[in-house]
Amino acid sequence: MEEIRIEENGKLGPINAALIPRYAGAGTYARLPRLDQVEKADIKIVGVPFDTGVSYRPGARFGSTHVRESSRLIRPYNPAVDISPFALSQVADAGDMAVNPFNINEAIEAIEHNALELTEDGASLVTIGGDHTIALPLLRAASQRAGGPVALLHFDAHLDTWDTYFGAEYTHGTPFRRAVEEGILDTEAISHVGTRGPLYGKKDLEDDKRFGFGIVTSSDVYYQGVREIVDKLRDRIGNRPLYISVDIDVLDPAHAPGTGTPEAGGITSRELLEILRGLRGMNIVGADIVEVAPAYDHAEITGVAASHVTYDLISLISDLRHGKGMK
Ligand SMILES: N=C(N)NCCCC(=O)O
Ligand SMILES: [Zn+2]
Ligand SMILES: [Zn+2]
Repeated sequence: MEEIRIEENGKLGPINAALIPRYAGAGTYARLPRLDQVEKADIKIVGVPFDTGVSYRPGARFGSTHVRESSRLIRPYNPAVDISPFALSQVADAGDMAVNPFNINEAIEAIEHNALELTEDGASLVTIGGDHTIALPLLRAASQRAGGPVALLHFDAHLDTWDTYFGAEYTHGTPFRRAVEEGILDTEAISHVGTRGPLYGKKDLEDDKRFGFGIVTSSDVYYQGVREIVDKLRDRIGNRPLYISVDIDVLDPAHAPGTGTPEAGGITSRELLEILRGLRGMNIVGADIVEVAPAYDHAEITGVAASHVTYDLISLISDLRHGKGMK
């Protein structure tokens, strides 16, 4: 099958859905070109099929493929922010990292190494799939590239600042505690958004606060609304290099059933997308979308949500790199 692509502004875009049905052919994210099909990519999408760090339902290793499959309907113009992200910047799918499913330490090292390699040419990295363990090596790479600690916006039902599980330090419930310990986060500007649900004890919150985290709970989003929250986050973070980590379980299980540790009372996909759009112009240096576990998904509900979150993140980064970067 000959690929017929949309080309705009000298950028190779998605396969043209008016000429080749969008359900045909092998899936890349948004039917964008593979990395080897472009000369240079400004933004690279990469999958991390890894879920050895999970504490409950497994399956996020299949998340990368599922997000790609659920992204076939994405169109090239994003009216919510008036941006054609694939025409402003060259965006390409870098495929999946090959990571060891039997050795977490080795996997973490490989992810860091791969992320550094993919960003060596100055490209921005957006990661799809995997469990939340992978945020640690991705943050290590991001802070190395930024030349120091980075700010963090962490969208999640969970704090993920717990200490250990079964004595294990590197799990999907612990990446941000490790990141604080390693000094790769700018603790003046780190915040969870969307947290809720039962904890092990009050100490979880005390520890989290001691590490420097601000918290915008799921209830805060409900009572305060998107605008007020966006303003607060922008104030707190300013122009610092900012990494955004989105655990899809930040969404209510009604909006994202396909995930490993679901919690009732979450935000809607509209709220999440609106908060992200409010971050326009901020100095985003990398992002991940994790914890998509397709075995528990129905009708691609979770996959579609994750693929649209990815699209809005790409829109922000593309705008930042080549657009007006305006709020
Ligand atoms: N979904 C993420 N990242 N973390 C959940 C950890 C839940 C727990 O077992 O306590
Ligand atoms: Zn979570
Ligand atoms: Zn998480």
